[in-house]
Amino acid sequence: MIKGSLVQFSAFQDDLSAVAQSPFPEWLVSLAPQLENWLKTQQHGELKAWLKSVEQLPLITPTEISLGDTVTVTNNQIQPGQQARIEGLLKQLMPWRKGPFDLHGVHIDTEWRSDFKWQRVAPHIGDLSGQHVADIGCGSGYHLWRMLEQGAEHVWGIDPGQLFMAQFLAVKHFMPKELQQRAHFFPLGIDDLGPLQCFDTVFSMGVLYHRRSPIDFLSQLKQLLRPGGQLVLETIVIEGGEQDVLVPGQTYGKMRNVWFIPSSKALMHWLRRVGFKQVECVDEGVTELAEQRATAWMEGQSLADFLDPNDNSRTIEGYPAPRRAVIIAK
Ligand SMILES: Nc1ncnc2c1ncn2[C@@H]1O[C@H](C[S@+](CC[C@H]([NH3+])C(=O)[O-])CC(=O)[O-])[C@@H](O)[C@H]1O
Repeated sequence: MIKGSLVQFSAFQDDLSAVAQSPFPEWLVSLAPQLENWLKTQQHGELKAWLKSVEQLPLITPTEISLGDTVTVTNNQIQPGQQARIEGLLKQLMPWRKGPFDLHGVHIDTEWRSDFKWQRVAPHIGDLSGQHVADIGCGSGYHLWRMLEQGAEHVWGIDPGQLFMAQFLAVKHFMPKELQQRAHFFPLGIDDLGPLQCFDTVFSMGVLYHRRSPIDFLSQLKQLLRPGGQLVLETIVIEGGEQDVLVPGQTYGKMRNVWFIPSSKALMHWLRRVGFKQVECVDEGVTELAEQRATAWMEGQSLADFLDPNDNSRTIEGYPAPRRAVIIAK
């Protein structure tokens, strides 16, 4: 049990209160013991150090906020010394994969230009005003802030990645209270969520190919939605028809945990099979090198290293290079 971190995790208290006041307070029955168990047993060896960095971030009242392509918090009186301190602490949370963020002039140039994905998704999701929105596999929570920009009332990020949680908390730390109260992150996986049937919109982007049992995963996502709710699914696809799916060998683009890569037509077929209606593929295209690349904030390998150096239309293993589809379903 990590004592110091409990201060940080008083943050869960606010999130649990938000659940209590939401239209779905019954979620507390499973959620509260899960988080308690997580606090006792499941902490990553480096979590304490990550949370310490978050705790040491200076408290600065923002004078300007943008939840646009670069999620930005500014105070026009910021001192260079404070900036250097913020940068040093945020660098302790590397690698930063999902963003970009600009926190008091510290520009976090993340591996992924997650704003590119949002630009493909946002025109198709309708108005999120007043909605409770879940993001399953939310990473650092970059898209949670964009969902708030689209008017969501509360956003609920679910991701077992503990470094991602620390990054989310670092960004949240700088946000005004009014936004802090509406943005939540629970360090859980999809299997920890029962058939809550409560969210107006459920996003799951970049997760399906990591699931061993994709049809069960789609069913789980469906059971998170209230009747008539909307699913926004984004994943890697191959070209092909309703019965085409790639199950790669040990790795796909050097990723070890990739299981099923269907065509968008196959995926739409699966969605209809588990009971979704009005299934529509609203975007599909190859992932460009400009969207996923190494930066000063993620110095490891990235997309260029995962592709065949002589033929960028193939992964290093000879599979079709990643193309991604966005599918909306009711
Ligand atoms: N069982 C699980 N339950 C929930 N999340 C999980 C699980 N297993 C892994 N994840 C999480 O799913 C996210 C996938 S990344 C997409 C991020 C963002 N959505 C994006 O679209 O940029 C894409 C990638 O890594 O290939 C990671 O944050 C995992 O921790």
